[in-house]
Amino acid sequence: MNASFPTPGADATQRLLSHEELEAALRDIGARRYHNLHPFHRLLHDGKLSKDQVRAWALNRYYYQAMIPVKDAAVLARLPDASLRRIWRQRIVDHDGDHEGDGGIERWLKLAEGVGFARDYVLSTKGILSATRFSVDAYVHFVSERSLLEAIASSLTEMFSPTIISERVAGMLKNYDFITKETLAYFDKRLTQAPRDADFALDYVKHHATTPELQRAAMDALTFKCNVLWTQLDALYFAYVAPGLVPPDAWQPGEGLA
Ligand SMILES: O=C(O)c1cc(C(=O)O)c2c(n1)C(=O)C(=O)c1cc(C(=O)O)[nH]c1-2
Repeated sequence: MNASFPTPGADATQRLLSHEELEAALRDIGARRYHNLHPFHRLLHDGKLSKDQVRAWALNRYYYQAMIPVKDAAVLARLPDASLRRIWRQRIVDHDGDHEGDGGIERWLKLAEGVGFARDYVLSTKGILSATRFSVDAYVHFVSERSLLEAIASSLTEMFSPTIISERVAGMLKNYDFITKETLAYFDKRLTQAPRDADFALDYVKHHATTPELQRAAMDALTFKCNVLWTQLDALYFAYVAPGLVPPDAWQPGEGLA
């Protein structure tokens, strides 16, 4: 057990939880730690950010998008049978697409271009915050190094993403005149992809976390992942909202635009 990911309510691991109790415990982690609660997201959705601050979000989050299929390829490589791989490989297709110009990464590039960036600048990732890179890379390392159960459990933040995505799309369309439905097209597909992926992962976790210790490991993995998401927003807030200290070499407003 890794002591660096403590989860409140540790007494819940004294006995084996039923599937329903385990699901409730996992949802409770999201209710307390998911990134919908972060002040940066509140500002983003409520129309309180400047165009440059929205640009900083789009630019940094590109790295998360670009690394998700790398993360999923690491999980895929560890899955022991074809029936599981057949299901998991769909995640890679969703992000990489089946051909040039298709898939979630491409749709995120459209979002970044929609707020003014030059495509090549976004692709280069040279303007992203180090904290973005470190957090996302930590997620890739986590799924490569921890147990398969922990790797799959760490994707369970997707149980909570449809709510924040709906809120974000509605809020951004209403509050920013530079945001259009086309710019946010990335999120349309996530509303069906995320529940499908989360249902599979939740079912896997319920059936493979067969001891109190394994259930605790799954909960800790979800907590870790919430922290991966939260840390990225902390870094954005510090650099581009308050106190507004942009680290050397990170994107400065005006750079990388088309
Ligand atoms: O917009 C969001 O708030 C949000 C959150 C998450 C998440 O909870 O990890 C994902 C996504 N979006 C997303 O678009 C996505 O492709 C995705 C993949 C994963 C994952 O862990 O495998 N999470 C998420």
